[in-house]
Amino acid sequence: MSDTLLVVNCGSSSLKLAVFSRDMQRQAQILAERLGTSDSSASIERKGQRQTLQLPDNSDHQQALTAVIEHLEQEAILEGAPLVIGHRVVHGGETFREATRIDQHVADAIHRCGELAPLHNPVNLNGIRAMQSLYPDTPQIAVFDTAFHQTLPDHAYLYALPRRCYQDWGVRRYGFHGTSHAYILRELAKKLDKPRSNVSLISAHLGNGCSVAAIENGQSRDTSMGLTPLEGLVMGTRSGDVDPGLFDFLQRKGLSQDSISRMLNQESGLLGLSGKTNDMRSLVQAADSGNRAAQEAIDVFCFRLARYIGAMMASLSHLDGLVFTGGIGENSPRVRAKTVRHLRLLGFEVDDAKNENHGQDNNGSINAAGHGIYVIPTDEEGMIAREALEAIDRSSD
Ligand SMILES: Nc1ncnc2c1ncn2[C@@H]1O[C@H](COP(=O)(O)OP(=O)(O)O)[C@@H](O)[C@H]1O
Ligand SMILES: CC(=O)OP(=O)(O)O
Ligand SMILES: [Mg+2]
Repeated sequence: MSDTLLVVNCGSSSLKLAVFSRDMQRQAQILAERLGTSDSSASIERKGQRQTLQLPDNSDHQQALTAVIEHLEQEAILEGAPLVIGHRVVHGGETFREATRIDQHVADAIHRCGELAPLHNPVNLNGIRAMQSLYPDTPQIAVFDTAFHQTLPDHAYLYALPRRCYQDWGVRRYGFHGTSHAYILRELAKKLDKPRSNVSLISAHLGNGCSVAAIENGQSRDTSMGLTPLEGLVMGTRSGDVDPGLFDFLQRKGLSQDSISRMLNQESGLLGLSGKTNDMRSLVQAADSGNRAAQEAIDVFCFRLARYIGAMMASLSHLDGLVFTGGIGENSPRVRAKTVRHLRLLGFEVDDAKNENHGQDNNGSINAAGHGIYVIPTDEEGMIAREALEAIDRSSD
C-alpha cells in the first residue's frame, strides 16, 4: 500500500479527483466533465502542467473513474493502492456528524439519504462502489456536506410545518457545502490569528451550487440550503427559493412532478433567467455586450445573495468577516461589488481597487470601511483528504 491519499468528488455531471502525499502536498488535481456525452474528457493538473485525457464515449462516473485511475497509475502519480480514499458525500441526514469509514451499513445509510439529494448521493455512491472494486483493501471514508451544519439550533433547522413531517420523515433544514464552509472558517481563523472557537463569520460559497452560512464562534448556526440543495440562493441551474405555491400552480398548468423538479434543479437559476448559460463568466461578458437578460440574471443573483447575507446577521453576536469563495466568489469582482452595494446599511463596503485584484495584495481583504470582507479560495478536496486521514486515525485508536 502506498502513502498516497486520494479524494473522489463525484458531482452530477462532473468528477473531481485529487491526489495528496501523506504530508498533504497536492500531487495532482483532476477534473472530468461532460460525463455521459460523446465529448467527455479529463484535465489533469500536475506540478503546474496540464494534460487532457479523452474518455470513452458516453462514460458514466464508474467508467470515467476507471479510465482516470488507469492513467494515474500509468503516469506513476498513483503507485499501488492509496493509503486512504476520501469521498465527498452530499447528504448524510442526521445520521452522520463527522467523516465516517464506509462499510455496508454506512453505504446503506447513504443510499437512504439519497431520497433527499437525488442529484448527488446516487453518483457519490457510484464513486464509492467503483473505488471499492478497484481498491478493496483501502479504507474508504465518507466526508459529508451536511456534517458541519449539525450544530444548527432548532429555530434554524425547523420548518414551520406539522411536527410529523420532521418526526416521521426527517423534513428539516440540513444545509450543504459544509466541508467548504468549515475550510473557510479554518482559513479565516489563521488569517486573524484567533482560535476557531472565537471566530464568527458569514461564508458565501458561490460555485455551481451556492450557499451562505452563519458561523458563530466556530459553529454553523444558520445556512441558506435546506432539506435539499435547492433552497436559498440563485445558483447555476437551480432556482433557490420560490413560493411553495408554485408547485400547485405548475401542476394545475399540466406539468408533471418530474418536469417541475427538472425545471427547478436543472433549467432555472442563472441559466433560466438568462436563457443562455449557467456560467457566470459568460454572463458577465454577455451583460457587458448589452444583453439585458444576462444583466438581469446577475442582478437577481446578487440581490438574493445580499438578502441572505443580511439574514445571516440574525444568528451572529459579532462578525469577524464576510468571506467570498467558490468559482464565482473567488473570481468575480462584479458579483462581490454588486452584492455588497446592497449592504451598506449593515456596515459593509468594498474597496474597489482591492476588490479588482481579489484582495491579493492585502492578505485577501477587500473591504474599505466597516466589517472585514475577504476573498479566500476554497479547497474542498484538501479538507476531505485531511478529514479522511483523521477518520482512519480515529478508527485505529
Ligand atoms: N473569472 C470569473 N468570473 C466570473 N465567474 C467565474 C470566473 N471563473 C469562474 N467563474 C464561475 O464559477 C462557477 C463555477 O464555480 P466552481 O466552484 O468551479 O463550480 P463547482 O461547484 O462545479 O465546483 C461558474 O459559474 C463560473 O463561470
Ligand atoms: C450541495 C451542492 O450544491 O453541491 P454542488 O455545489 O457540488 O452542486
Ligand atoms: Mg461546488
